[in-house]
Parts: sequence; C-alpha cells; structure tokens
Amino acid sequence: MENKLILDGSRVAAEIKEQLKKRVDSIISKGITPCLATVLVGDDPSSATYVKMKGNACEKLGIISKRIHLSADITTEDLLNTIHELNQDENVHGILLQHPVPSHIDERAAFEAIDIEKDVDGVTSWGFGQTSFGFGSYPSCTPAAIMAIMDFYDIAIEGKHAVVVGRSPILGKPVSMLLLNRNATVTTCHSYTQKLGEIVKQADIVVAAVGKPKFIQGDWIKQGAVVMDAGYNPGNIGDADYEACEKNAGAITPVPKGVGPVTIAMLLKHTVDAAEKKLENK
Ligand SMILES: Nc1nc(=O)c2c([nH]1)NC[C@@H]1CN(c3ccc(C(=O)N[C@@H](CCC(=O)O)C(=O)O)cc3)C=[N+]21
Repeated sequence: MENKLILDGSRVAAEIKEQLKKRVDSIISKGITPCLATVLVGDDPSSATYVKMKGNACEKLGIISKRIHLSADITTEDLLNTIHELNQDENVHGILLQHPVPSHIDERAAFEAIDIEKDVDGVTSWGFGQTSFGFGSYPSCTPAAIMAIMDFYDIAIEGKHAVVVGRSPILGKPVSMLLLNRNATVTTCHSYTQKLGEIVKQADIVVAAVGKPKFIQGDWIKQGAVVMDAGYNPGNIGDADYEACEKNAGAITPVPKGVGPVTIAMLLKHTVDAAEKKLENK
C-alpha cells in the first residue's frame, strides 16, 4: 500500500507565518502597523482560548491585537455599535467576531455589520458571495486553511469527488464553494442527508465540518481518500474518528495540529493583506 500522509498543519502554518513576518516588517517600515480587532462576547472558555491564540499569534508577527471582550448580557445593538466603531477606526484593518455569540444576540446581523474591507474572517454575506463567485479577497479562514493544506501537499482537487459533511455559514458552505471553484465535484451533506455513510464512501476528499466528535466513521472512508478534519470539539477531538479513518485514508489531518493552526495563519494572512491594501490606497 502507498504511504499514508499525515497532513501536518503546524508545519504549513509555520511556513505561512514565516512569509508573513517579512511582509509585516515591510508594512511597518512604511508607516502602518497591521491591526486585527478580535471581539469575544461572553465567557465560554474554549472561545476565550481560541481568541487568545489568535491575538497571541498576531503579536508574535508584530501585528497589533486589539482585544475586545464584551459581557454575555449585552444586546445586539451594543454589539453592532462596537462593530461600527471598529469599522470607523482607521487603525483597525481586520475584525474578527468570534462565533458563537450568546443566543439572545442576532449573530448574523452582527456579522453583516462588519465592513467588507475589514471582513478578514469571511463572515459577511458579501464576502461569501465573492468567495462563491471566485474573486473575493477573504474567504472564511477554516475553508481557506483546508485549501491551503491541500495545496501545500499537492493534493489534486480538479475532477475529484469532494464530500463536505456540514453546511454552516463560515465552514461547510464556503468550503463547498472553494472546492467547486477548483473544479471538484462537490456533494454537501447535512443533518437531513440520507445514507450519509454511503455518500461519504464515494468521496476522494472528505471534509468533516459537522461539529460532532468522532462523527465520521472509519468504514465510511474509501481506501486512499483524503480526510480533512475541521472539527474542534471540546478536548481537541476532531469530527472524524481518527484512529479508524486513518486506517483507510491516504492522507488525513490530525486534531490538534491539523486544520486549526492553519486557520489562524489564514486569519493573519488576510489581516496583512488588508493592511497592505490600506497602504496602497494611502
Ligand atoms: N468568527 C469565527 N472564526 C473562526 O475562525 C472561528 C470561530 N469564529 N469560532 C470558533 C472556530 C474554531 N476555530 C479554531 C481555530 C484554531 C484552532 C486551533 O488552532 N487549535 C489547535 C489546538 C487548540 C489548543 O491547543 O487548545 C490545534 O488544532 O492544533 C481551533 C479552532 C476558529 N473558529
């Protein structure tokens, strides 16, 4: 049997960040310091951890991390006001509103309030539309990460059958569009999909984006298929049953150190892109 490839997200992220560091230094020498604003609402511990990781990753590259932490009981209006202020703030180049926000808040309205120029996390419907049509600047970061890992390892996409399990607005749906734009044949599955295992079994590329630990079963994976696990469940458990899927897969991302670190690298890249655009228009 051919060798199995463990897709090392930490390595991909490290290489991307090394390139970014040079660009950050150059932007700073021209008088602008890239800045990402992160907005965290409430006190969910894993959200707090992820946001902290994003902020720290910024600072490591010399990007300013403007960290905004709002209390869980704010209103949608309060959150919209915060976003409007960040939109107005000349020194902020990118805005990340951490998902999920408390359920009494209209998350979609908050995402939509983000200025398209600053939507480095690809959460607006405008950004999604651009991604879908294939000309946007900032696809959502986890979908972008999945593509970046496949490109890093020269995994063929064109003509392949990609099965995406999940259709969330910033993961399953946009990654389906990115794969489609790369000429994959895309099947997007969800909670109403019948005979899911049989469909996944047909996949050359499986994207696990359901948000349920170990949901993708090993015997659903065709021999040699590529498994991209975008799950981030409590305890750092992926959406694929790794031990079982790994047996059949030709290539697979682990959790942790798979898609996660590259998601953060893509966020940094988009922030640097946004700061560079600002510089060009100065
Ligand atoms: N608006 C928005 N954009 C997001 O991109 C977004 C979000 N909301 N909400 C939550 C998910 C989750 N997410 C992760 C990013 C990195 C890791 C990551 O790097 N994890 C490490 C391990 C983490 C640890 O050590 O605790 C790894 O996989 O190696 C995980 C999860 C971004 N998300």
